[in-house]
Amino acid sequence: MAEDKSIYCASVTAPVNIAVVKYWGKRDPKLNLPTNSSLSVTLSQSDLRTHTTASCSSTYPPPDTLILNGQSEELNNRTLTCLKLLRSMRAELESSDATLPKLSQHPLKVVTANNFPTAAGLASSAAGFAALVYAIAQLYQLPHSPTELSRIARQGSGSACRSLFGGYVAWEGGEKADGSDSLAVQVAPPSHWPGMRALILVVSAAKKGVSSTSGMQQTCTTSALFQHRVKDVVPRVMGQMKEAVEKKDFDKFAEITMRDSNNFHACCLDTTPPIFYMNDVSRAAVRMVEWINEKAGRRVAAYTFDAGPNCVVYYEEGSGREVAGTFKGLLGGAAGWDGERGRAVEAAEEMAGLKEDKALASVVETLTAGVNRVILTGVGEGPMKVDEHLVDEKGEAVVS
Ligand SMILES: Nc1ncnc2c1ncn2[C@@H]1O[C@H](COP(=O)(O)OP(=O)(O)OP(=O)(O)O)[C@@H](O)[C@H]1O
Ligand SMILES: C[C@@](O)(CCOP(=O)(O)OP(=O)(O)O)CC(=O)O
Repeated sequence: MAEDKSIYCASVTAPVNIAVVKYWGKRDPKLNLPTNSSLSVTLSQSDLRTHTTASCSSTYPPPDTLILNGQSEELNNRTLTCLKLLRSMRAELESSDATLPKLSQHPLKVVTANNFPTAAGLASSAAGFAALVYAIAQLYQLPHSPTELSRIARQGSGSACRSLFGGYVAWEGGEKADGSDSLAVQVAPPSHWPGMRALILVVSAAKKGVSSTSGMQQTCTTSALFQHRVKDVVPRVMGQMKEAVEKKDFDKFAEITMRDSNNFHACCLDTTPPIFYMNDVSRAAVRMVEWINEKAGRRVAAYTFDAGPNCVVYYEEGSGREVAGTFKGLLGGAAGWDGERGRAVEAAEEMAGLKEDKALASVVETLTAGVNRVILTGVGEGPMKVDEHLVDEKGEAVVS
């Protein structure tokens, strides 16, 4: 039989997710099993997305390759693990159906691009690994569900397992030593609570100092406060957060989100040596959100911070004027308001009364000087298959 020289390709886009109950800590670093469950909101791919093409062909020279944002990347152990697991799933299909092309034997070429800064605390690893796993699963025509694929994405980057779903997503930490029960599940689709919005205040788009992977290990081994988080705090709030999502109870959602972010950053501070992800600008954003909630007389906004200084503010569409409007009134000069979502936000002049609030003068000054870009987005769908390939018919990477 003639050798199959076809170029096989599948392309997908995958979303970022931002946790409201944070994953921090590994009970098994090798299998990337977490010390606690977590819960996140998947953000819309209209605004933030990874686009990935997985391709394979007998004509590609080995080994497997990855091109990220136009640059050739060395395949790290996490990526190699994902490729190995997916390839063995394909090999199993091929062994049960002899008519299938032997794609598992071809070198893989993965070409990917993020439309936002990489490794800057904007969850690029989450979108990146979800896209990689989903794209290869499409290429290999694997029949596995997103939950089954989440087991693989988790081994690329823990938070990536949650990006295999849209809407409101839990990563159930599981208890088994082999990790078979450490999986992502959808708590609710985006359509359940479609009015959820997120305003990201980009404080720094630079690469961060302490990576999540090493930071969480330091916390695990040195912080006593962290033991309390894992044993008492997270198990309690996971149930409460699921209930808040089910009931679309923004007040409860906001309370838990802010408390959990603070508890996570307190654990970082309790680490030896201490880890500081939030900075003065982040703290000014916290003060601003507190101010907005106080003025509104209820919680209309919730801040949360990952392993970096950027602030994500969740709010409901109906509170857009009070929340996004107030920030636009203050930060109108920052980049990012010119998109469709940003133009629709009306700067809330009356809230600008805060400019006369002397106690807040330094908060306003720090924020306006420190936030150079905003991203407006909302809850969105999980990974999707797309027709636009980043590899051409000759198997060459297309640089966009
Ligand atoms: N599109 C992608 N495809 C494959 N891997 C990616 C992709 N984007 C990012 N990554 C991987 O993720 C790494 C960045 O992860 P890191 O955790 O340092 O930052 P982050 O995910 O942007 O921030 P955080 O996890 O704190 O939100 C990159 O160095 C790369 O290895
Ligand atoms: C603060 C977080 O964003 C931490 C994310 O950690 P990663 O998923 O990046 O860690 P690794 O599993 O080591 O790749 C909280 C969260 O997303 O839940």
